[in-house]
Amino acid sequence: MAESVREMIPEEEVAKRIKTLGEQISKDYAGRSVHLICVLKGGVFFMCELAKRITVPVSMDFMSVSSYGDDTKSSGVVRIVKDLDEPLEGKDVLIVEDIIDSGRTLSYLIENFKDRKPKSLRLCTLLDKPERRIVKDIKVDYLGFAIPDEFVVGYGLDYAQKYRNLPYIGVVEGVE
Ligand SMILES: O=P(O)(O)OC[C@H]1O[C@H](OP(=O)(O)OP(=O)(O)O)[C@H](O)[C@@H]1O
Ligand SMILES: Nc1nc2[nH]cnc2c(=O)[nH]1
Repeated sequence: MAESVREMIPEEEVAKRIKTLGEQISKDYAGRSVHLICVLKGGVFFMCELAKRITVPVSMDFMSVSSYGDDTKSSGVVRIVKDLDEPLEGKDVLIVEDIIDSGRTLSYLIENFKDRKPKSLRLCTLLDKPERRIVKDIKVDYLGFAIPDEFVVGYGLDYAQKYRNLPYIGVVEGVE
């Protein structure tokens, strides 16, 4: 079977959900500013769209960690590829991720960020695969969609670096 992508969540539905998340975040952070941390590379599309829907002052920084490489299975070892440019001390920090799968990436990031003494630390993820969770105690403050255990692409998510630019969430078929 040739490699193809089946649509799971259409573009319009993703956009609608991000708008709602932006409104909720704006309400919760009213009177404050929010420091968004994008987890590269996957989180970049989601963070850009989300930031446009937030009405309180926003600042941004970028972190790159990797545990998957070009594989569909996590190596289990989280590696910092690029650290943040600015300190988190005293800031209301919101981590913006594309997906939580095993939870290893976020567990690592949350512990790492706590040591940097932010005023508050919350988590926003576009997708969550709860069935796959290995690290159980991760609190998701803002969630786009809970999805079944399938390897998804699009909206920043890749398969061997492909498909990040798809405007919808899809499932790769015809691969091992
Ligand atoms: O919950 P986990 O099992 O840790 O998986 C989630 C992580 O996996 C993906 O990153 P990846 O390492 O593929 O890097 P990328 O965003 O650069 O594609 C995704 O963007 C999350 O950061
Ligand atoms: N592209 C992609 N990366 C992931 N990292 C963890 N789970 C996934 C997934 O379903 N798709």
